[in-house]
Amino acid sequence: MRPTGSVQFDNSGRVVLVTGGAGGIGLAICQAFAASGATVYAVDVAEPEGELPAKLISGDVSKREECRRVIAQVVEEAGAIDVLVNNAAIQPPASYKAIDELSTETWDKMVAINLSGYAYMAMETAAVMRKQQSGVIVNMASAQAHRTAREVPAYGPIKAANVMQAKQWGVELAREGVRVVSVSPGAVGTPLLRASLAQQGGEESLANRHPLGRIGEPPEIAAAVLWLASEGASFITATDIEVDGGLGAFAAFADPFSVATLPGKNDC
Ligand SMILES: NC(=O)C1=CN([C@@H]2O[C@H](COP(=O)(O)OP(=O)(O)OC[C@H]3O[C@@H](n4cnc5c(N)ncnc54)[C@H](O)[C@@H]3O)[C@@H](O)[C@H]2O)C=CC1
Ligand SMILES: O=C(O)c1cccc(O)c1O
Repeated sequence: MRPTGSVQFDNSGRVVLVTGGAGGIGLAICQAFAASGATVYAVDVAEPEGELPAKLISGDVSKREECRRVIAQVVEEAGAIDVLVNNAAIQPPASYKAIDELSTETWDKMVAINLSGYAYMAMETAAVMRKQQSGVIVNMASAQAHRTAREVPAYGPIKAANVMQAKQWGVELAREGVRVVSVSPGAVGTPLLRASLAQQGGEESLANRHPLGRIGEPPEIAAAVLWLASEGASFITATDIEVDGGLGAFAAFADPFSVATLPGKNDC
């Protein structure tokens, strides 16, 4: 059976907005919130990859005016925004380069979507949440925010900035009833990951680098987001939660280019 990270939450009456909600981890987050009773909106540049139990608003988070339009539409229709999940990000094959080979275009595009996109959505949403005196913002970061990987000169540093955004905004909004956290997944089976499997040494090698011996499933990341957005996490703000199958605890001592150093896999 595929792991689901399944837990019961009650999100009835809550309004949730997920960027990049049409596919991958974002789609799983939409599905989990909807299954627990929330009214869910997804913002995406693409059409849904699977059944989307959310209202899709077409929009590009790298454009401030589009973020403003999206937030205005959700508030107009649903009357509130209880949870924002900043999740839309790209990791194009052209970003797997040595730092001196990375193009200006790739760098600028990743900053625009992966960094400015999170900021614009938070800028627009924080105003709504401040008025409500309640809300939760979750930034989808990455295990690569915390430690290096091979040839990710833009993705990793920008992911680290997503973690710091959550810390900074979480402290600033703490007395406004608004919590802000980041989540740092290990490798998760999504279109984004599949597009970079060749650059990452293939799925088996990637799975073996996680102490649990496999990559994660999108619902397992969604489960962490639902918990962080719940009252069960009411004392958690301005921090990061790693949901990574043990990758972060293990990688520092491993040879990142070999599976031979894994526990139980070493002949010595
Ligand atoms: N898949 C993985 O192994 C990991 C993913 N993450 C992070 O999780 C998040 C989701 O990643 P995946 O689901 O794997 O990616 P994905 O590529 O499967 O899905 C991303 C979604 O964002 C949308 N999107 C892209 N640019 C957009 C824009 N400008 N405006 C609005 N929507 C846009 C895409 O159309 C797509 O539906 C990202 O922040 C990624 O960095 C973090 C750690 C591991
Ligand atoms: O894409 C990622 O963020 C990622 C995170 C941890 C491990 C990986 O292999 C990844 O591709």
